[in-house]
Amino acid sequence: MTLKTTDKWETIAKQQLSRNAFGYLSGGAGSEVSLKYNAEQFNRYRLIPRLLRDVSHVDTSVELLHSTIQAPILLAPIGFHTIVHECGERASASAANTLGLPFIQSTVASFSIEDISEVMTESDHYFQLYWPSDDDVAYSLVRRAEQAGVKGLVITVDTPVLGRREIDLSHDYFPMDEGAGMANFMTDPVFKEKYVTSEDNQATLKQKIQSILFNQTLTFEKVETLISQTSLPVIIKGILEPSDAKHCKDIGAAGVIVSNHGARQLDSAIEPLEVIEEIREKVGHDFPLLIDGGIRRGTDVIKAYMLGADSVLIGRPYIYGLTGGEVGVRDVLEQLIDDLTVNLKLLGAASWHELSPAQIRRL
Ligand SMILES: Cc1cc2nc3c(=O)[nH]c(=O)nc-3n(C[C@H](O)[C@H](O)[C@H](O)COP(=O)(O)O)c2cc1C
Ligand SMILES: O=C(O)C(=O)c1ccccc1
Repeated sequence: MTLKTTDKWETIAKQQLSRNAFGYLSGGAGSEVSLKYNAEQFNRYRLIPRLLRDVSHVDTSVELLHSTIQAPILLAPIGFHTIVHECGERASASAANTLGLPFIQSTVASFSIEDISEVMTESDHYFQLYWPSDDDVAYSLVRRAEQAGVKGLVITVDTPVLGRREIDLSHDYFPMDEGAGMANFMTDPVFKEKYVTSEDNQATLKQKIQSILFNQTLTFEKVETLISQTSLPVIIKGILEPSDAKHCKDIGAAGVIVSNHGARQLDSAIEPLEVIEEIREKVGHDFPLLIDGGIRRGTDVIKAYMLGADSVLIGRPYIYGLTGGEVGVRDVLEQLIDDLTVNLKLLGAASWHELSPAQIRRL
Protein backbone atom coordinates (compact mmCIF):
# COMPACT_ATOMS: atom_id res chain seq x y z
CA MET A 1 0.00 0.00 0.00
CA THR A 2 1.36 3.43 -0.85
CA LEU A 3 0.66 6.18 1.60
CA LYS A 4 0.95 9.93 1.36
CA THR A 5 4.27 11.05 2.90
CA THR A 6 2.74 12.78 5.90
CA ASP A 7 0.76 9.68 6.80
CA LYS A 8 3.51 7.28 5.75
CA TRP A 9 6.00 8.26 8.43
CA GLU A 10 3.32 8.45 11.09
CA THR A 11 2.31 4.90 10.21
CA ILE A 12 5.92 3.72 10.30
CA ALA A 13 6.48 5.44 13.65
CA LYS A 14 3.36 3.85 15.09
CA GLN A 15 4.50 0.42 13.92
CA GLN A 16 8.12 0.69 15.01
CA LEU A 17 8.13 2.71 18.22
CA SER A 18 7.01 1.55 21.63
CA ARG A 19 3.42 2.25 22.62
CA ASN A 20 4.74 4.69 25.22
CA ALA A 21 7.00 6.66 22.86
CA PHE A 22 4.38 6.91 20.11
CA GLY A 23 1.75 7.95 22.66
CA TYR A 24 4.03 10.73 23.89
CA LEU A 25 4.73 12.04 20.36
CA SER A 26 1.20 11.90 19.03
CA GLY A 27 -0.84 12.79 22.09
CA GLY A 28 -2.49 16.06 23.00
CA ALA A 29 -3.79 17.62 26.19
CA GLY A 30 -7.04 16.59 27.83
CA SER A 31 -9.97 16.19 25.46
CA GLU A 32 -7.63 16.47 22.43
CA VAL A 33 -10.18 18.83 20.89
CA SER A 34 -7.39 21.25 19.94
CA LEU A 35 -5.40 18.41 18.41
CA LYS A 36 -8.31 17.61 16.13
CA TYR A 37 -8.90 21.23 15.13
CA ASN A 38 -5.21 22.13 14.71
CA ALA A 39 -5.23 19.70 11.81
CA GLU A 40 -8.58 20.88 10.45
CA GLN A 41 -8.08 24.65 10.76
CA PHE A 42 -6.46 24.88 7.33
CA ASN A 43 -9.49 23.34 5.62
CA ARG A 44 -11.60 26.40 6.40
CA TYR A 45 -9.73 28.27 3.68
CA ARG A 46 -9.60 27.88 -0.09
CA LEU A 47 -7.04 29.26 -2.55
CA ILE A 48 -7.69 31.10 -5.80
CA PRO A 49 -5.10 30.69 -8.58
CA ARG A 50 -3.95 33.49 -10.86
CA LEU A 51 -2.79 32.11 -14.17
CA LEU A 52 -0.75 32.97 -17.26
CA ARG A 53 2.30 34.04 -15.31
CA ASP A 54 5.86 32.76 -15.76
CA VAL A 55 6.44 30.28 -12.94
CA SER A 56 9.37 28.41 -14.48
CA HIS A 57 11.64 29.46 -11.61
CA VAL A 58 10.15 29.57 -8.14
CA ASP A 59 12.07 31.08 -5.26
CA THR A 60 10.73 29.60 -2.01
CA SER A 61 13.28 31.35 0.20
CA VAL A 62 12.50 34.03 2.79
CA GLU A 63 14.49 36.23 5.17
CA LEU A 64 14.29 35.50 8.88
CA LEU A 65 16.29 37.67 11.27
CA HIS A 66 18.67 38.71 8.47
CA SER A 67 19.29 35.14 7.28
CA THR A 68 18.04 33.64 4.07
CA ILE A 69 16.25 30.36 4.69
CA GLN A 70 15.41 28.06 1.80
CA ALA A 71 11.71 27.90 2.63
CA PRO A 72 9.69 29.50 5.46
CA ILE A 73 9.82 26.28 7.46
CA LEU A 74 11.66 25.68 10.74
CA LEU A 75 12.02 22.44 12.66
CA ALA A 76 10.10 23.01 15.90
CA PRO A 77 11.73 22.32 19.25
CA ILE A 78 10.85 18.77 20.25
CA GLY A 79 12.39 17.12 23.28
CA PHE A 80 13.92 13.69 23.66
CA HIS A 81 14.72 12.71 20.03
CA THR A 82 16.58 9.59 21.14
CA ILE A 83 13.29 7.90 22.07
CA VAL A 84 12.72 7.82 18.29
CA HIS A 85 16.21 7.08 16.93
CA GLU A 86 19.58 6.67 18.61
CA CYS A 87 21.11 9.45 16.47
CA GLY A 88 18.47 11.80 17.93
CA GLU A 89 18.81 15.54 17.36
CA ARG A 90 22.06 15.06 15.47
CA ALA A 91 20.12 13.36 12.67
CA SER A 92 17.24 15.86 12.62
CA ALA A 93 19.63 18.83 12.73
CA SER A 94 21.71 17.37 9.94
CA ALA A 95 18.67 16.99 7.66
CA ALA A 96 17.70 20.62 8.32
CA ASN A 97 21.28 21.74 7.74
CA THR A 98 21.45 19.99 4.36
CA LEU A 99 18.22 21.60 3.15
CA GLY A 100 18.96 25.12 4.39
CA LEU A 101 16.25 25.15 7.05
CA PRO A 102 16.69 26.30 10.67
CA PHE A 103 16.70 23.74 13.49
CA ILE A 104 15.34 24.75 16.91
CA GLN A 105 16.93 22.57 19.56
CA SER A 106 14.87 21.87 22.69
CA THR A 107 16.17 22.42 26.22
CA VAL A 108 15.36 18.74 26.77
CA ALA A 109 17.38 17.55 23.80
CA SER A 110 19.37 14.34 24.09
CA PHE A 111 22.50 16.08 22.76
CA SER A 112 24.03 19.26 24.12
CA ILE A 113 23.91 22.75 22.60
CA GLU A 114 27.61 22.42 21.74
CA ASP A 115 27.09 19.06 19.99
CA ILE A 116 24.27 20.36 17.82
CA SER A 117 26.10 23.57 16.95
CA GLU A 118 28.79 21.37 15.38
CA VAL A 119 26.18 19.84 13.08
CA MET A 120 24.59 23.16 12.06
CA THR A 121 27.36 24.38 9.78
CA GLU A 122 25.18 25.78 6.95
CA SER A 123 21.79 26.66 8.45
CA ASP A 124 20.64 28.50 11.53
CA HIS A 125 20.68 26.80 14.92
CA TYR A 126 18.22 28.18 17.48
CA PHE A 127 18.15 27.16 21.13
CA GLN A 128 14.75 26.80 22.81
CA LEU A 129 14.83 27.68 26.47
CA TYR A 130 12.55 26.27 29.09
CA TRP A 131 13.55 28.81 31.68
CA PRO A 132 14.33 26.64 34.71
CA SER A 133 13.07 27.67 38.13
CA ASP A 134 16.73 28.33 39.03
CA ASP A 135 17.87 31.57 37.31
CA ASP A 136 21.54 30.62 37.61
CA VAL A 137 20.94 27.53 35.49
CA ALA A 138 18.81 29.55 33.04
CA TYR A 139 21.54 32.14 32.52
CA SER A 140 24.18 29.44 32.24
CA LEU A 141 22.23 27.82 29.38
CA VAL A 142 21.91 31.22 27.71
CA ARG A 143 25.66 31.91 28.00
CA ARG A 144 26.42 28.51 26.50
CA ALA A 145 24.05 29.21 23.59
CA GLU A 146 25.80 32.55 22.99
CA GLN A 147 29.21 30.91 23.07
CA ALA A 148 28.15 28.09 20.78
CA GLY A 149 27.19 30.71 18.19
CA VAL A 150 23.48 30.00 17.97
CA LYS A 151 21.40 32.30 15.80
CA GLY A 152 18.78 33.07 18.44
CA LEU A 153 16.89 31.99 21.53
CA VAL A 154 13.32 30.74 21.51
CA ILE A 155 11.73 31.08 24.95
CA THR A 156 8.70 28.88 25.40
CA VAL A 157 6.24 30.55 27.74
CA ASP A 158 3.15 28.34 27.51
CA THR A 159 4.52 25.74 29.91
CA PRO A 160 4.46 26.92 33.55
CA VAL A 161 3.40 23.32 34.11
CA LEU A 162 3.15 20.45 31.69
CA GLY A 163 -0.32 20.02 30.15
CA ARG A 164 -2.27 16.92 31.15
CA ARG A 165 -1.68 14.42 28.41
CA GLU A 166 -3.95 11.60 29.42
CA ILE A 167 -2.23 9.10 27.18
CA ASP A 168 1.08 9.59 29.03
CA LEU A 169 -0.68 9.54 32.39
CA SER A 170 -2.36 6.25 31.48
CA HIS A 171 1.01 4.80 30.44
CA ASP A 172 2.74 6.32 33.49
CA TYR A 173 5.34 7.52 30.98
CA PHE A 174 7.84 10.37 30.97
CA PRO A 175 10.55 10.22 28.27
CA MET A 176 13.33 11.08 30.72
CA ASP A 177 12.62 7.65 32.24
CA GLU A 178 14.49 6.29 29.19
CA GLY A 179 17.46 8.54 29.95
CA ALA A 180 16.55 10.88 27.07
CA GLY A 181 16.61 14.68 27.22
CA MET A 182 19.15 15.21 29.98
CA ALA A 183 22.20 16.29 27.93
CA ASN A 184 21.98 20.05 28.41
CA PHE A 185 21.78 19.66 32.17
CA MET A 186 24.42 16.98 32.50
CA THR A 187 26.89 19.15 30.55
CA ASP A 188 26.03 22.37 32.37
CA PRO A 189 28.71 23.61 34.78
CA VAL A 190 26.23 25.50 36.99
CA PHE A 191 23.76 22.62 37.18
CA LYS A 192 26.57 20.20 38.02
CA GLU A 193 28.02 22.50 40.65
CA LYS A 194 24.70 23.24 42.36
CA TYR A 195 22.83 19.96 42.00
CA VAL A 196 25.02 16.96 41.23
CA THR A 197 26.76 14.93 43.92
CA SER A 198 28.84 11.77 43.74
CA GLU A 199 25.95 9.77 45.28
CA ASP A 200 23.60 10.54 42.39
CA ASN A 201 22.29 7.86 40.08
CA GLN A 202 20.16 8.13 36.95
CA ALA A 203 16.92 8.28 38.96
CA THR A 204 18.04 11.04 41.33
CA LEU A 205 19.51 13.09 38.47
CA LYS A 206 16.28 12.83 36.55
CA GLN A 207 14.36 13.98 39.62
CA LYS A 208 16.65 16.96 40.09
CA ILE A 209 16.25 18.05 36.47
CA GLN A 210 12.49 17.65 36.63
CA SER A 211 12.31 19.62 39.86
CA ILE A 212 13.71 22.77 38.16
CA LEU A 213 12.63 22.27 34.52
CA PHE A 214 9.53 24.43 34.54
CA ASN A 215 8.96 27.83 36.09
CA GLN A 216 5.62 29.12 37.32
CA THR A 217 6.98 32.54 38.25
CA LEU A 218 8.11 33.70 34.82
CA THR A 219 6.80 37.16 33.89
CA PHE A 220 7.16 39.69 31.08
CA GLU A 221 9.50 41.64 33.37
CA LYS A 222 11.88 38.70 33.75
CA VAL A 223 11.92 38.02 30.03
CA GLU A 224 12.57 41.74 29.41
CA THR A 225 15.56 41.56 31.74
CA LEU A 226 16.94 38.55 29.90
CA ILE A 227 16.47 40.32 26.56
CA SER A 228 18.50 43.25 27.87
CA GLN A 229 21.26 40.92 29.08
CA THR A 230 21.83 38.70 26.08
CA SER A 231 23.39 39.50 22.73
CA LEU A 232 21.02 37.02 21.06
CA PRO A 233 17.66 37.84 19.48
CA VAL A 234 14.86 36.35 21.58
CA ILE A 235 11.73 34.87 20.00
CA ILE A 236 8.81 34.14 22.35
CA LYS A 237 6.92 30.91 21.68
CA GLY A 238 3.41 30.00 22.73
CA ILE A 239 1.49 33.27 22.30
CA LEU A 240 -2.20 33.18 21.27
CA GLU A 241 -3.53 36.56 22.40
CA PRO A 242 -2.99 39.84 20.48
CA SER A 243 -2.13 42.05 23.48
CA ASP A 244 0.36 39.44 24.72
CA ALA A 245 1.99 39.49 21.28
CA LYS A 246 2.20 43.29 21.35
CA HIS A 247 3.64 43.13 24.88
CA CYS A 248 6.36 40.77 23.58
CA LYS A 249 7.20 43.29 20.86
CA ASP A 250 7.26 46.15 23.39
CA ILE A 251 9.77 44.42 25.66
CA GLY A 252 12.14 43.93 22.74
CA ALA A 253 11.42 40.41 21.54
CA ALA A 254 12.75 39.70 18.06
CA GLY A 255 9.60 37.80 17.12
CA VAL A 256 6.72 35.70 18.36
CA ILE A 257 5.63 32.14 17.61
CA VAL A 258 1.85 31.89 17.62
CA SER A 259 1.34 28.38 18.94
CA ASN A 260 -0.77 26.16 21.16
CA HIS A 261 2.23 23.82 21.56
CA GLY A 262 0.82 21.28 19.15
CA ALA A 263 -2.35 21.06 21.33
CA ARG A 264 -0.33 19.64 24.23
CA GLN A 265 -0.72 22.38 26.84
CA LEU A 266 -4.02 24.19 27.52
CA ASP A 267 -6.91 21.81 26.84
CA SER A 268 -9.26 23.43 24.30
CA ALA A 269 -6.69 26.09 23.36
CA ILE A 270 -7.69 28.02 20.26
CA GLU A 271 -6.19 27.08 16.89
CA PRO A 272 -3.27 29.38 15.98
CA LEU A 273 -4.65 30.08 12.50
CA GLU A 274 -7.80 31.53 14.10
CA VAL A 275 -5.82 34.30 15.81
CA ILE A 276 -2.96 34.97 13.39
CA GLU A 277 -4.73 37.78 11.49
CA GLU A 278 -5.67 39.65 14.68
CA ILE A 279 -2.16 39.25 16.02
CA ARG A 280 -0.63 40.48 12.78
CA GLU A 281 -2.87 43.51 12.92
CA LYS A 282 -1.85 44.22 16.51
CA VAL A 283 1.94 43.95 16.03
CA GLY A 284 2.16 45.65 12.63
CA HIS A 285 3.74 44.57 9.38
CA ASP A 286 7.45 44.43 10.13
CA PHE A 287 7.47 42.28 13.25
CA PRO A 288 8.49 38.60 12.70
CA LEU A 289 5.50 36.34 13.37
CA LEU A 290 5.78 32.59 13.16
CA ILE A 291 3.09 29.99 13.61
CA ASP A 292 2.85 26.27 14.30
CA GLY A 293 0.36 23.49 14.89
CA GLY A 294 -1.04 21.11 12.30
CA ILE A 295 1.12 22.21 9.36
CA ARG A 296 1.27 19.09 7.16
CA ARG A 297 1.25 20.20 3.52
CA GLY A 298 2.59 22.90 1.24
CA THR A 299 -0.78 24.62 1.07
CA ASP A 300 -0.87 24.83 4.89
CA VAL A 301 2.38 26.82 4.76
CA ILE A 302 0.92 29.02 2.02
CA LYS A 303 -2.32 29.65 3.93
CA ALA A 304 -0.43 30.54 7.12
CA TYR A 305 1.76 32.93 5.13
CA MET A 306 -1.19 34.59 3.40
CA LEU A 307 -2.95 35.15 6.73
CA GLY A 308 0.06 36.96 8.22
CA ALA A 309 2.75 34.49 9.31
CA ASP A 310 6.30 35.02 8.03
CA SER A 311 7.32 31.39 8.56
CA VAL A 312 5.98 28.19 10.07
CA LEU A 313 7.31 25.48 12.35
CA ILE A 314 6.63 21.80 11.88
CA GLY A 315 6.74 19.35 14.77
CA ARG A 316 5.25 15.88 14.53
CA PRO A 317 5.82 15.35 10.78
CA TYR A 318 9.60 15.47 11.13
CA ILE A 319 9.77 13.60 14.43
CA TYR A 320 7.83 10.74 12.82
CA GLY A 321 10.31 10.90 9.92
CA LEU A 322 13.13 10.48 12.43
CA THR A 323 12.02 6.86 12.83
CA GLY A 324 13.98 6.46 9.55
CA GLY A 325 16.94 8.48 10.90
CA GLU A 326 18.35 11.48 9.03
CA VAL A 327 17.09 10.06 5.72
CA GLY A 328 13.54 9.93 7.06
CA VAL A 329 13.62 13.53 8.30
CA ARG A 330 15.07 14.63 4.95
CA ASP A 331 12.29 12.80 3.11
CA VAL A 332 9.62 14.64 5.11
CA LEU A 333 11.25 18.02 4.53
CA GLU A 334 11.90 17.44 0.82
CA GLN A 335 8.32 16.34 0.21
CA LEU A 336 6.98 19.39 2.03
CA ILE A 337 9.21 21.78 0.06
CA ASP A 338 8.23 20.07 -3.20
CA ASP A 339 4.54 20.32 -2.32
CA LEU A 340 5.04 23.99 -1.50
CA THR A 341 6.88 24.67 -4.77
CA VAL A 342 4.30 22.95 -6.96
CA ASN A 343 1.41 24.76 -5.30
CA LEU A 344 3.09 28.17 -5.52
CA LYS A 345 3.43 27.58 -9.27
CA LEU A 346 -0.21 26.56 -9.49
CA LEU A 347 -1.19 29.75 -7.68
CA GLY A 348 0.79 31.74 -10.26
CA ALA A 349 3.44 32.97 -7.82
CA ALA A 350 7.17 32.69 -8.55
CA SER A 351 8.00 34.07 -5.10
CA TRP A 352 6.22 34.87 -1.85
CA HIS A 353 5.61 38.54 -2.61
CA GLU A 354 3.74 37.62 -5.79
CA LEU A 355 0.92 36.10 -3.74
CA SER A 356 -2.02 38.46 -3.38
CA PRO A 357 -4.24 38.60 -0.27
CA ALA A 358 -7.20 38.22 -2.64
CA GLN A 359 -6.06 34.66 -3.35
CA ILE A 360 -7.33 33.22 -0.07
CA ARG A 361 -10.91 32.98 1.05
CA ARG A 362 -12.45 31.76 4.26
CA LEU A 363 -15.51 29.61 3.67
C1 LIG B 1 6.76 15.18 21.10
C2 LIG B 1 6.76 16.67 21.22
C3 LIG B 1 7.68 17.30 22.07
C4 LIG B 1 7.71 18.69 22.15
N1 LIG B 1 8.67 19.28 22.92
C5 LIG B 1 8.75 20.63 22.94
C6 LIG B 1 9.81 21.26 23.62
O1 LIG B 1 10.69 20.63 24.19
N2 LIG B 1 9.82 22.62 23.63
C7 LIG B 1 8.86 23.38 23.00
O2 LIG B 1 8.91 24.60 23.04
N3 LIG B 1 7.87 22.79 22.31
C8 LIG B 1 7.80 21.44 22.26
N4 LIG B 1 6.82 20.85 21.52
C9 LIG B 1 5.88 21.69 20.72
C10 LIG B 1 6.45 21.94 19.29
O3 LIG B 1 7.57 22.80 19.36
C11 LIG B 1 5.43 22.56 18.35
O4 LIG B 1 4.87 23.72 18.96
C12 LIG B 1 4.30 21.62 17.92
O5 LIG B 1 4.77 20.30 17.79
C13 LIG B 1 3.71 22.07 16.60
O6 LIG B 1 2.61 21.31 16.25
P1 LIG B 1 2.67 20.05 15.23
O7 LIG B 1 3.28 18.92 15.96
O8 LIG B 1 1.22 19.84 14.90
O9 LIG B 1 3.47 20.47 14.01
C14 LIG B 1 6.77 19.46 21.42
C15 LIG B 1 5.86 18.82 20.57
C16 LIG B 1 5.85 17.44 20.46
C17 LIG B 1 4.87 16.79 19.50
O1 LIG C 1 6.17 17.21 25.42
C1 LIG C 1 6.21 18.43 25.32
O2 LIG C 1 5.40 19.04 24.58
C2 LIG C 1 7.17 19.18 26.05
O3 LIG C 1 7.32 20.29 25.68
C3 LIG C 1 7.93 18.65 27.20
C4 LIG C 1 9.05 19.31 27.64
C5 LIG C 1 9.76 18.86 28.73
C6 LIG C 1 9.36 17.76 29.41
C7 LIG C 1 8.24 17.06 28.98
C8 LIG C 1 7.53 17.52 27.88
